[in-house]
Amino acid sequence: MAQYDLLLRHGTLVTAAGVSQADLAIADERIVAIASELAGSASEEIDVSGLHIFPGVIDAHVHFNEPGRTHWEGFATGTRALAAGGTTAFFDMPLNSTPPTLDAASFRLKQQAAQASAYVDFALWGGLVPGNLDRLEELAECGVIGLKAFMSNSGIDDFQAVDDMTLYEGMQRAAQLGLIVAVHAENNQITSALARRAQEQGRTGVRDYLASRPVVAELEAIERAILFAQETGCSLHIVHVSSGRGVRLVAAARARGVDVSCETCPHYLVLTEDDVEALGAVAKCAPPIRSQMEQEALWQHLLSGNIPMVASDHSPAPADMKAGSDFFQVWGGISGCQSLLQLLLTEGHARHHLALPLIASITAEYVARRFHVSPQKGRIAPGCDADLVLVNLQESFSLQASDLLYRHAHSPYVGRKLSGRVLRTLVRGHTVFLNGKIVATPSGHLLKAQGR
Ligand SMILES: NC(=O)N[C@H]1NC(=O)NC1=O
Ligand SMILES: [Zn+2]
Ligand SMILES: [Zn+2]
Repeated sequence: MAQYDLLLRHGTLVTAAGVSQADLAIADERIVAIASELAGSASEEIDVSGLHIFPGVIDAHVHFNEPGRTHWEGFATGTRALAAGGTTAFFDMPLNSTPPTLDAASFRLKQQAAQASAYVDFALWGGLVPGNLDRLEELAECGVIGLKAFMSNSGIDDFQAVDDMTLYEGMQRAAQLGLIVAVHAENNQITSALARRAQEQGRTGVRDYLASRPVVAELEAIERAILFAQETGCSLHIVHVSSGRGVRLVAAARARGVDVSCETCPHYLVLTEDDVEALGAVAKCAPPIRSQMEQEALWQHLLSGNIPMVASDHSPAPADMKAGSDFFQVWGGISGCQSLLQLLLTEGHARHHLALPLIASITAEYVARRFHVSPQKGRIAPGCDADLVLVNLQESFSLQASDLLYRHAHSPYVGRKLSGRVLRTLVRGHTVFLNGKIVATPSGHLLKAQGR
């Protein structure tokens, strides 16, 4: 008779392929059996009738800022929030930590920090900046998930934007090394000049900031990055696309054979310019939140599959950096990593008829595949890591600042009614979050990109 560690009985399993009722058994950190009535016994057996079991979310885009800016976030606080939101793995961006992840030595420092404190599994992005072309090979050897470049000012002095030559040559090298390049795509000349002009004229309000980063700046940068990727044969990922036309450029390039993908973020799907005006600094980001029309275009692209994944771009800062009357001076970055799945369930599933299997793909399965994480990640199937999130879709609640487990408990979603309560989050079979509390010790594993 089979002996399991954990048996989840009568759950509703959500995979990219569909929704089904089944028992699910876990042993040695893996899913080992899925069937309608599993025989056997387990150390722990739970009846999860009425609950949905999703693959644990893989958030491909967060800034946890450790080492060096742990007072902004840190792996312990950041990953507690992830677990509470149903996220079981994340990819940490190379900037906002000090040092930024630009070579093997800084990779090791960050790896050690994450291994000591992360409650969920992680991968690390390396940076592509002017001057580190000769470090890309060692970053590849370390196992970075990809290389991240900024095409506009990053807001962080020790992480410079790429010039065209660095991006072009970086992509050539990345192609040789089998690494994907991700870009923050905004035209630096347009955004910098418009920002400078507005500030010189003392126009420093919310609308002035939004107007300083027009959609055309995003479109131009996306096109340029796609052209370089096409010429170099490099795999390309456009992070946080904020406009429908930006997604269309990516979809068109993919259709003609360019290896390019994109993500959007919950804030572009849920907030509009009017919300930024009402909420203020807590909703400041770059590219900025757009119009209602743009938001609807993003939903249509998400529903049609043109946007294959969603990531949080959690970019936190202490409260005093999110205050002040000059909107250009306020930190640009939204804290939202805890709410990713619940926003997709609320605004996506309930309001836009986003199918649950598509949510499983957008948040987990596609992400693991696109970034060549282990085939054991991102899926609910025998042999896969037991990275799971149990959700009660019937339950809704109003998000309170006191619910937030990351370091600085601000969010543009406080007060918003969210449906789908995360009851339990398992990382490789270990329950990390249960009924509102973190119940484990940090034991996150490093994930590496596995050959392209
Ligand atoms: N440095 C940093 O985190 N920047 C991020 N914040 C934001 O709003 N957009 C970004 O790229
Ligand atoms: Zn960015
Ligand atoms: Zn970011």
